[in-house]
This record gives sequence, C-alpha cells and structure tokens, in this order.
Amino acid sequence: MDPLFERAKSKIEKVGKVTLVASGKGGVGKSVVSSSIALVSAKRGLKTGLLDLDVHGPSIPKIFGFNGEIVAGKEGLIPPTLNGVKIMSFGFMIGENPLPLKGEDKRSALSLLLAITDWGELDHLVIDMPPGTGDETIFCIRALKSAKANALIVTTPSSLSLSVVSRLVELLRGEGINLLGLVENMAYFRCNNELIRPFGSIDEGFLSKYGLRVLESLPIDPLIEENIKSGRLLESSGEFRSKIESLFDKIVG
Ligand SMILES: Nc1ncnc2c1ncn2[C@@H]1O[C@H](COP(=O)(O)OP(=O)(O)OP(=O)(O)O)[C@@H](O)[C@H]1O
Repeated sequence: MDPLFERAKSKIEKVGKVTLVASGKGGVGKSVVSSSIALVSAKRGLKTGLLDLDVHGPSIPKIFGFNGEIVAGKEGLIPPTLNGVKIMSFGFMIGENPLPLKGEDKRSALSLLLAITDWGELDHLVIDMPPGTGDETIFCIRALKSAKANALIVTTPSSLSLSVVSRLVELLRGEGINLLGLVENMAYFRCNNELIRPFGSIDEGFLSKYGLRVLESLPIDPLIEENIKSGRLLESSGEFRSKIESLFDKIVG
C-alpha cells in the first residue's frame, strides 16, 4: 500500500460531490468546460474547488488569470480562491516550464498534488482530468473512483474526436465510474439566424451503441478567447453561459 496514494484518495473521499471532466483528445475544450462548471457551481452557492490534473499542459491558472504565488499552511498547500472557486494546478509549480516526468515519477507527482492540497470544506470538486486514455488518466481514475465521482466526457462532434471517445467510455466504465454523458463542445455557431454545425452531428447509432446521451451542446463562442485573456471566462457570453447553467442543473441539480 502506497501511503501517499491512500492519503490522496482519502482527501477526495471527504468531498460531497466530485465531477470528473475527461476527454479522449486534447484541445476539445475540457478545461474551458470544467472551469465554467466550477464557476456556475460557486455562483449557485456551493463551496467549489477546481483541480487541474493535466501534468503537461495545465490551463486552469491561465483561464482564471492567476499569476500569483500559492502559499502553504499547516495542513498543506492552500488553493487560491478566484471568482469564488478554489483552484489547484500543476501550473502553479511549473509556470511556463515543462514537467519532464515519466511513469512512476508522474504518478507520484499526481498523488502528491492530491494529497497535499488543503481544500478545507468543499461541497463540490470539479476535476479537469489529463487528456486521453494514457497512464496518468488511468492512475487518476483509480485514485478518484472511491470518491463515487460522476464523469462527463467533453468532445467535439468531429469524427476524429469521437473516434477516441469509445475507448474512454470503456475505460471509465471498466473502472466502475458513473458516466453521466457527453458534452458536445464547439458544436455550432449562428450566422444570419442560421445554425451552422461545422463538424456535423454526433450519430445516433454511436450514442445507442455505447448507451450514451448528449447532456448539452455548446456553441463556438468567439468571446471565450477574449474572456480568457481578461481572466473572466463566463463574462458576457450569453448562450454559452446559459447552456453551462443548464448542464450544471443536469449534473448537480
Ligand atoms: N465553446 C468554445 N468556443 C470557442 N472557443 C473555445 C470553446 N471551447 C474551447 N475553446 C477554445 O479552444 C481551445 C482549447 O480549449 P481547452 O484548453 O479548454 O481544451 P482542452 O480539451 O482542455 O485541451 P488540453 O486537454 O489539450 O489542455 C482554447 O483556446 C479555448 O479558448
């Protein structure tokens, strides 16, 4: 038994609700969706944390516009609170530098981050998982499964993005994680009142084959990029924001 791994697991087990946000491919908007869910969760009055477990490409500090330093207290690292959300990320330790870890060292780093973060009291923890179905995703799923987490898979409707979703579905279900469904991101935009879906639609046959449902379809919102640059993700993005609120109602209620 690895004591660090056990400590990491027990920390997460104490949280009321845990939402894992996973994706088969990188770049589909997993971090944007996790951050948005966490912001809505905090706005609804839940004590909310957001944990970025992406070792190689952590985006959460950028999305929240955080450049400060984190501090350690008696019980561990104290996650800074930004826009009502407590956030923790490898990005705080490495800044813009690469984290050249492999195999066992990477797993130890993930256990350490889980074990030494002092969340205090939390109602809801949103976890931005590493992308893909590799080693670190499997490790994180095993560390988090005893917390009775619910998972979401973020994908675009493109055939390439969907081609890896099935593997992730099987991985999550094989590890006994409750999979709530898919979030179809960057699914459409509106032009002259016409709804355009540049990547097409998710095939019904695919959904029924894997027993999945699309929980929400999110638009391509050009304001997101601007909002990220100013550290205010959900500011003034009407349709995207209302869809995230509706997604939150479906997954947390
Ligand atoms: N609905 C959207 N509309 C417009 N831009 C979006 C949308 N969702 C995400 N983006 C943009 O797409 C890019 C990738 O998003 P994000 O970093 O969240 O992806 P990711 O899946 O977490 O990637 P990775 O796992 O590789 O870190 C970002 O520049 C983000 O601003």
